[in-house]
Amino acid sequence: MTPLNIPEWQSLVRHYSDLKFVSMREQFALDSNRFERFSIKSGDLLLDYSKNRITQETVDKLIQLAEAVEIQDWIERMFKGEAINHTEGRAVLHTALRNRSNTPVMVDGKDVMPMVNAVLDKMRNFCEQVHSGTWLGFSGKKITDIVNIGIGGSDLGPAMICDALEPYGIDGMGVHFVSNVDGTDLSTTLEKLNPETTLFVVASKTFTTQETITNAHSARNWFLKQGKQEDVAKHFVAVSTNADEVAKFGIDTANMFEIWDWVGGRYSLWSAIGLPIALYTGMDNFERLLDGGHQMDNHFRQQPLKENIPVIMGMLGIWYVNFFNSHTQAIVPYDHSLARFPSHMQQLDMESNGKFINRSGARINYKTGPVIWGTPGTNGQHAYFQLIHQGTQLIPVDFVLPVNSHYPECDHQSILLANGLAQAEALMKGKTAEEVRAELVKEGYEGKELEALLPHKVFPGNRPSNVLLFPKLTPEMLGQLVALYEHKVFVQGVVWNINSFDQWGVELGKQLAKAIVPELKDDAEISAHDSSTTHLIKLIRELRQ
Ligand SMILES: O=P(O)(O)OC[C@H]1O[C@H](O)[C@H](O)[C@@H](O)[C@@H]1O
Repeated sequence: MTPLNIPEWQSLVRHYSDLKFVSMREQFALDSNRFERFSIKSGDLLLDYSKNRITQETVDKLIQLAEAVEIQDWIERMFKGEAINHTEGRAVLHTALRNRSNTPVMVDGKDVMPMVNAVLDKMRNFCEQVHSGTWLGFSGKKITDIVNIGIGGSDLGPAMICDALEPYGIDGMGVHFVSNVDGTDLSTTLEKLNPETTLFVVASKTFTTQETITNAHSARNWFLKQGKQEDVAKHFVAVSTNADEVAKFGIDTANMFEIWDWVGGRYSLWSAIGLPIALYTGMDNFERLLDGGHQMDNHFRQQPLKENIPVIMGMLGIWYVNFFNSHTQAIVPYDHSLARFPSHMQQLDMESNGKFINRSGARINYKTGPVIWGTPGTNGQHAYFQLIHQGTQLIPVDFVLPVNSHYPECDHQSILLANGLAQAEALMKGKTAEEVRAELVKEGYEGKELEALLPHKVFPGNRPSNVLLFPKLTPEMLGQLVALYEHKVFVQGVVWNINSFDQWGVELGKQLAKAIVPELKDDAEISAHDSSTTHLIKLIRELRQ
């Protein structure tokens, strides 16, 4: 099935031709209710999507397309534990991890909720022991630092959440994330730490990931310079599906927190992969995060499509990627503590929807997932916003705006918020040649000088953005936000008819790296590579000290 043949898609193609030159500025002037018409609230979270290249007809047609691809059916199939990740034969149940209503969720005839709850209890118990000092390091000292060793989904999500929830951090507890196999990452982290008071969480769904296992071995060697072999159990715990590999590494499986194959790596922060979050901020805050995720799940499952935030955001993304031919999507949080939010979203979106094969295995002849990127505002404004305002590409932007800061004592928040709002306004409105001319005349320009400068100061405007506004970045709100983007990505995957839950595209590089590692040693035989790779291997051998 290609979506291009769906009548609702074709109707959007025609609608796009009618609409592509319509200006948002005019639309705002014509319709004083545009904000009310194109905004949705879910609890404390507001999506303002009025600054998009849409009319009511566009939204109606996008929703008709969502209906035509049976989005509501797909939503139910996911929540009910059907094996919709068909290339791996797995259910997709990150929603069960935050199913705070505790209703049964069946996988292969078995309710997974008792397992989910048992691991949550184990996490709570462990956190309480660490926080109260019942769990001590080998020399009898309290644990002061958690080092999470993991990569991809076993790193980005928990690292982003710990940064974002820094105001909720428990006094005297530090958290660190080591992901890169570049020894710099581990070494620069460990040089600040004391093995007597450091607890390592080795987080790997498969427990076979080269980078994580390499870092975990080196961390253990570092630990054993002071601790003894029998002390390892007090300083290393694991999060994994793979008890055999955990035991092989030397971690007592009693200190393993289980996850399951129906939790995708990039969707796993809600599982025991979130253990560093719970250790850093306390289990109550971790559960508040789950509550927020669950609220968004209920919204996604229950709200009509037109009032459904993930559906609307997902369909707007389709509108820009497939009709306006935009290649990227910026996510710009106006909250410094969300600095890693775009990176997590990058993995979530690009690993999910970066696919060129549809669910039936056929090659796709339309565009799928865009490049996701961004950094916190206001920094981005002084770097790449030039291109968003005046470049030749259409780049939709999501502005993520918490109204109140956790650091109100420094009165910066009004400036921060004003900048976020101003960027969205400027992108929408632009500045016409007439407006620029009037400004230049006022500034005393005239004649040739004025004419030469004028075109450079024009802003075309009509550039789309969403605003996500909420009172404060609490654990619940963060849970809502992350779940919102997860569901947005899912909606788009359904429309594109792809499996958003596998990631075969990461395998080839891993395979080839395994072959190259031994070849970097002097005198080792170099297998058949292309001449570029062979020469680079030889050169590395020569240059290596
Ligand atoms: O948790 P792990 O099994 O170590 O996997 C870590 C990461 O590596 C893989 O390459 C996948 O692309 C990611 O989705 C995953 O999160």
